[in-house]
Amino acid sequence: MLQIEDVGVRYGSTVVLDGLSWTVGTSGSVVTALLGPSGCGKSTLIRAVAGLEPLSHGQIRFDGDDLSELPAHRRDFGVVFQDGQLFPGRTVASNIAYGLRMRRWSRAAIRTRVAEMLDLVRLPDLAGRGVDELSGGQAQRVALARALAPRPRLLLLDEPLAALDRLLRDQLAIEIAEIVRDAATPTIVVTHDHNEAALMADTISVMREGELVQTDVPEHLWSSPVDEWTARFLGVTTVIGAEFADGSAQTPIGPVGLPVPDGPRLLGLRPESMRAVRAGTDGDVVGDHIEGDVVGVVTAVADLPAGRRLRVVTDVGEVDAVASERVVVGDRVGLLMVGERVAVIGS
Ligand SMILES: Nc1ncnc2c1ncn2[C@@H]1O[C@H](COP(=O)(O)OP(=O)(O)OP(=O)(O)O)[C@@H](O)[C@H]1O
Repeated sequence: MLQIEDVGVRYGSTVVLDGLSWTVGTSGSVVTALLGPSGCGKSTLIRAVAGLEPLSHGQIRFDGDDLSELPAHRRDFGVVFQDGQLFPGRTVASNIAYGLRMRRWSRAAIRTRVAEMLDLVRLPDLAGRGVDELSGGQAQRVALARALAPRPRLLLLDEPLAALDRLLRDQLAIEIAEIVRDAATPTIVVTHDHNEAALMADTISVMREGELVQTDVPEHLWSSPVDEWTARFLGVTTVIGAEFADGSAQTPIGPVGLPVPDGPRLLGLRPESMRAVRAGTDGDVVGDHIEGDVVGVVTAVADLPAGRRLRVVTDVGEVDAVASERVVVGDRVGLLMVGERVAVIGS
């Protein structure tokens, strides 16, 4: 278990982290994502954990050991950066063997471990390939194999997929998570992409301007972001107030039912929180119309792989929504709120 207590890191006079505390690896969590926007200090924190940035104050412990005096190479942590940083001009096997040679493993043990690692990262036939001849995805898998080979007690992945194209990123995100779970290696992955965090991690910590604002399982993070900034960072596009009584509320954009205590709540809407249904010419919504629904005019339509997304102007402002029917710009639609896709902020 990694315990970070009251840690500070600065670059010259620029304070990036100040009094940050974080515990990673409790309650059986194997992969933890550190999620935050560019420049919030994620890499700085990971580099401090790895021993690559000095602390101005505070303490980092792993399984009770104080790491303060331990240089990076003696922490037994594996690190993979965005661009893998493989040693050029060498083979895949030579790269994977690097940490093992440093630790003076025997030749036979190195050979066995390299083969195991190549199987683990699903590149069994590439031992002799020069690393300069690898695709981006292959190179990142070799970097992962190199980091895992010496059996690190913690693996730190800093934006390991950022240099890859979208399709490969999603595939490799799932694969890497499987690989580190197979290896049972506690892992922290840094990312600014909440989908990537959800594909890989069982726990997500959200960082904003050098502070951790929420640590949660993905499902709860999406449904109950701690504040409006976090909600918007996690994909909420509209925030509305609602007064709940007996599990339901009448909001400016229609009624909603949610299992929340009575009283005022802030609700966060993502496009999938609102379902648009075509309205008749007289304004009535065709189909499963619910009294009190809001009607609006479609101002933009995008057919995304996950479904049709709309922007709708209503009397109470612009709202994003999804639709299964064919609609075009200028159509009138009714909006139905999908309770289970609505976030309750700060609950
Ligand atoms: N070596 C450095 N010297 C001075 N300032 C730095 C240095 N490295 C980072 N910073 C600054 O520290 C802040 C945090 O940077 P950091 O790289 O940790 O953020 P990040 O969340 O990892 O961002 P990104 O996702 O863009 O990599 C930024 O304002 C950055 O400009």
